[in-house]
Amino acid sequence: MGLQDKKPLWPKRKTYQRNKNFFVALFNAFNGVWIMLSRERNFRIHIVIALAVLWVGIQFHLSRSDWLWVTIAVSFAIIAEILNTIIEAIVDLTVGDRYDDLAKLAKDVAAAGVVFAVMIEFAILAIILQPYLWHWLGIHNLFNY
Ligand SMILES: Nc1ncnc2c1ncn2[C@@H]1O[C@H](COP(=O)(O)OP(=O)(O)OP(=O)(O)O)[C@@H](O)[C@H]1O
Repeated sequence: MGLQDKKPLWPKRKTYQRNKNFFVALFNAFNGVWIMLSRERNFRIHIVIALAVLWVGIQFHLSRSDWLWVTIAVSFAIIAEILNTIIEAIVDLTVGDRYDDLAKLAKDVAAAGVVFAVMIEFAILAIILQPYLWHWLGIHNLFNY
């Protein structure tokens, strides 16, 4: 389903003007977050993963440097999903409903970027969380450090 197939964002809005000040720009940025949350199912999945990792991190009492890695891992996937949505929107804006090989290439490669980011996210999470997991389970092994 292309982005244009989803319900219109602002059916009545026909014009726009430059952001008058910083707070209007910030409001529009938060509106972008709301658009991602309300329209993009995959983005919601990333947020659920982020909240789950936050909960696990609190339970495991992660060190400061491990929090840093976990934050980078989770943000990486979220930013990839945001870029994917931007690319989908630009492609749909450019080609509309018409089939185009380059449109397919752009969307598929953008999706591949998300898959790659999620693989890195899970690899970092596994590397960082596994010693805490062994400790929590009371298992002592060679992979603790
Ligand atoms: N204009 C197009 N021309 C050719 N192929 C397209 C075009 N638009 C989409 N596709 C193909 O159809 C697939 C689905 O497109 P769609 O825009 O629905 O993305 P999606 O995977 O549903 O994204 P999301 O679920 O994040 O909205 C794309 O991955 C791409 O392979």
